[in-house]
Amino acid sequence: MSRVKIYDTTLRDGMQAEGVSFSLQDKLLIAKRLDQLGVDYIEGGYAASNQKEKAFFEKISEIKLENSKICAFGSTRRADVKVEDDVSINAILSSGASAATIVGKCWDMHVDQVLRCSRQANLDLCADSVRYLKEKGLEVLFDAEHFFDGYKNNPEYALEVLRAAAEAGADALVLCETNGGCLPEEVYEITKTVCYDLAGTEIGIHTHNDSDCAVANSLAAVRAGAREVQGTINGIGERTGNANLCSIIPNLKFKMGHDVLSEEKLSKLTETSLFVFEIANISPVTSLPFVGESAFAHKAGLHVNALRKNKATYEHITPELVGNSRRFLVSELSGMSNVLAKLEKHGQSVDRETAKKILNKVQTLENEGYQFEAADGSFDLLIKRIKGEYTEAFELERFHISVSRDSHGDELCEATIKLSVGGDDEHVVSEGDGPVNAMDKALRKSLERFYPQLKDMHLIDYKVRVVNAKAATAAKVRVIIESRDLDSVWGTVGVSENVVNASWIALKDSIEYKLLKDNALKK
Ligand SMILES: CC(=O)SCCNC(=O)CCNC(=O)[C@H](O)C(C)(C)COP(=O)(O)OP(=O)(O)OC[C@H]1O[C@@H](n2cnc3c(N)ncnc32)[C@H](O)[C@@H]1OP(=O)(O)O
Ligand SMILES: CC(=O)C(=O)O
Repeated sequence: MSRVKIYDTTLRDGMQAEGVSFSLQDKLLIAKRLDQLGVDYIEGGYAASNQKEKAFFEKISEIKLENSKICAFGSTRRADVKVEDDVSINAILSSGASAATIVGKCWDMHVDQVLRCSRQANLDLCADSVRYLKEKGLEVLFDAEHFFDGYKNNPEYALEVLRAAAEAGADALVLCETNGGCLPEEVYEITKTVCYDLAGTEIGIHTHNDSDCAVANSLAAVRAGAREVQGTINGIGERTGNANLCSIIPNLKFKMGHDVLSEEKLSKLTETSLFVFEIANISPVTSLPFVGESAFAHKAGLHVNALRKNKATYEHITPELVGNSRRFLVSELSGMSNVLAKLEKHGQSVDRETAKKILNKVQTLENEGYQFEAADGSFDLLIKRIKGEYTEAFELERFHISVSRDSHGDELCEATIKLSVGGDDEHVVSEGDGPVNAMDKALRKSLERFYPQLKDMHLIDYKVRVVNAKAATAAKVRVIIESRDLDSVWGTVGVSENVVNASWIALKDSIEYKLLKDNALKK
């Protein structure tokens, strides 16, 4: 089982993704998470780029990392500048990082047209830059930019660049699939040739996802002998992104048998993925392999039936290995097994007759436009209601919403709610930023006297979908609300021809569910 080092570039290449900009604090938080995950290297940023990158290296040097080494990134020296005077090289040295990653040109077309220097001059500047940083005591990784395209165009020159870096003392040569256009067979063959030609020097791989092959290309390179893999959490990066470490790491470990992170560390993978999505302000991609919310979500009746007999029937690995969990979805595609499996997961059991009633109810409601996949809260309430185990938390007498706009464009949304809890009446009015917000505020205000724990709860997402668009004005809307409190997140759903009514149904369920789960319902 050979060791493969994991090199994370979320803080450098990940920052090159459209729409992503980490603050200094974000970068420090992510670096700490990556260290806890146990990656071997954390590329902190392009040292010469801006003050934030500079500050990152200062601050991170004050933090003791347990597992990872910080790398400062930069380019080889400029063609017309001496290495000791080069801004990029000096920024790496000033960063205080003990490892440097420098990107150098391997594609003759880039040397001719971008650097606009002679090919010999490029070989010299690559060698000078590596040698100088080595003399200063740094570990040096040479990122061979466009190596594969360069090799395809002029193999001898691309290899000459690698040899120049290796002879100057580079600790690793990282073959970069910069434009992301290669296929796994090409990456395999070319990496194999390099591993043979430069035997004795560590070879790494860095791929981009423009052909949707970044993960496959990284694995192909490892199969051909690469022993260091660069990538980012969730695959964020320039253009279509970088190779996704959340897929590469478990594939290396569980499918290819390499020594990467320990099993205990790998179980932090899903939480690390969610953390990076959160900090990057990107909605989590639920379909991501291994770490996505849907990665182990089972919907089809036949699948769930088989899974209850043996998990391997529809799962390639056990979800807990990567810190994820299995979910059973209940929908119009369900059989009875979905209902039974979901209940078992929630520690509940019902007889087959009740399961049949639940399934029939779910199918009827889904025909009307409901969807319970993202609405676990509403699903749990539905079960309790069918089993007759549920007392509603309050009785609504009436609500009224008004929205007005004056000649200056100023808007006012107001909600009035009249309800009773155990015979005790409450009548309140609240303003809000919109009708749903006003309704939410009024509902809480009227209930907090009876249920103080509602203060801990808030809405985190609100989605509206038209569910039968063909019915023109009679179309229904489905509202899904996501709510959270101090220790959990839950979804609820409402459907109506009227968006305010649909919101009310979802909102009411979100509050009922909070009280149900806290066992706080007034009898
Ligand atoms: C493949 C990759 O993703 S590598 C990482 C790329 N990341 C980034 O570019 C993000 C950070 N970059 C920056 O902040 C800025 O581009 C800086 C500070 C690095 C440079 O800014 P500027 O000095 O204004 O230069 P600018 O970005 O316009 O152009 C880059 C220069 O570097 C040169 N260059 C490009 N690659 C290399 C290389 N490997 N070695 C030496 N010089 C290089 C280019 O030829 C160009 O020089 P020119 O102005 O003589 O044409
Ligand atoms: C270095 C790098 O990010 C690349 O070549 O894609």
